[in-house]
Amino acid sequence: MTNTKQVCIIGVGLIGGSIALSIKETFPEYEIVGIDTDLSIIHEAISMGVVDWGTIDLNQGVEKADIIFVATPVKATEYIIKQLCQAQLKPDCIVTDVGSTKENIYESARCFQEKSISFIGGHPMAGSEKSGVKASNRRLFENAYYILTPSDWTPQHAVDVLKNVLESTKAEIIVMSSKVHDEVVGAISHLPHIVASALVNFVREKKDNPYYTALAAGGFRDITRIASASVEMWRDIVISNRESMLEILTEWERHIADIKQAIDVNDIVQIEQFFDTAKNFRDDLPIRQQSLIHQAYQLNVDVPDHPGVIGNIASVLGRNGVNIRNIYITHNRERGEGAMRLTFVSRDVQQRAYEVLTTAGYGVQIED
Ligand SMILES: NC(=O)C1=CN([C@@H]2O[C@H](COP(=O)(O)OP(=O)(O)OC[C@H]3O[C@@H](n4cnc5c(N)ncnc54)[C@H](O)[C@@H]3O)[C@@H](O)[C@H]2O)C=CC1
Ligand SMILES: O=C(O)C(=O)Cc1ccc(O)cc1
Repeated sequence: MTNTKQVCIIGVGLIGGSIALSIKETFPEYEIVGIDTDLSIIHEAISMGVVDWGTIDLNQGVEKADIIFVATPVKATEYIIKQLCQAQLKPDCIVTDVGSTKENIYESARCFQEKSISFIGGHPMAGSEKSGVKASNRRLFENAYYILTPSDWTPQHAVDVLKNVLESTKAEIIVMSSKVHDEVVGAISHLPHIVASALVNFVREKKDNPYYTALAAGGFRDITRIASASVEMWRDIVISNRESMLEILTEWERHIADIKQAIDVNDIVQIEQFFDTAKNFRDDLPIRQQSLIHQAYQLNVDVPDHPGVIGNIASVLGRNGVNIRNIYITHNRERGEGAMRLTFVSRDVQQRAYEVLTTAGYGVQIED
């Protein structure tokens, strides 16, 4: 990796910013250029050290780039790729993207073929419900899969150059076709987003009865976290992955219809089989070590229902030099005790917090 010197990020948000930070850490000599439609985002990215400089002028930003990452919502990515086909790029420039769908982007990138510009589709399989450059993190992709879908006119050495740069993300790089990508990711990522949002909308319709909102604050909140993600991003994803999503949703309807039918006719065997099949498969899913930013060292603390308890827990930890990374109320009971989930940066801090809180008389459980 000797001749890649300038990396251009179009769309300096959560994913573009995180890739820029990973690359900068491993290759500090590289110049990182940011392009966005919003100048204040460029200024923010420069002040955070995410990019060296930036512009809102696409042509100016890409003219000296060795690698271009398009990191915008997928409909904008299609449009930008078409603009890049008309732009003046270096002859050996590699263009890649980070979009959650791949077939649509591959189609719009065909125009690179006649210009002999290498195009390699990409999709880091990690992220969050947050967006924007402020949320970017150099460790976001650690231990995650990073899927590449190279176009058939792209030479292998260009794929190797990109892989080399992406090693800075510490993700595991895998190659597949864009068609397979859209089918698989449609099922394991896009469908869950639709289901999470449908669940939230379902409960929202019942919000006139305050019990729904109150009781939805616990486990329901956890399983619907992803429904808080960017609306623009998910609108574009389901529009772009239309074919796969229609097939997947038809299959999904069959699963719902089957369990509905079993409940209707009181088919205990089928109901049991439904849960048993899911449990066995879920329990056997491989566990991938998460990146440090996703790793949570947690304690559940029983919170007696009297005033000042939450403040007291925070201050007893603070007095003992224990930093809390996150506080989350896990049960919102009407009466009696609630529970609080505390997150810490490391196993050591978690252990220290456990000692401090049990000594102070709180009921504490370690979450593994
Ligand atoms: N958020 C996530 O967890 C993941 C997202 N992705 C994909 O990454 C892409 C980016 O997502 P995020 O970083 O989350 O979004 P984001 O909203 O954090 O960042 C997108 C950035 O693109 C800029 N932008 C929008 N249109 C533009 C245009 N025409 N020209 C230049 N800049 C433009 C926005 O101003 C913003 O700064 C999407 O295609 C998404 O499907 C992939 C993996 C995970
Ligand atoms: O927040 C989460 O858990 C996500 O699912 C993030 C995510 C969003 C979109 C992707 O294409 C890949 C990962």
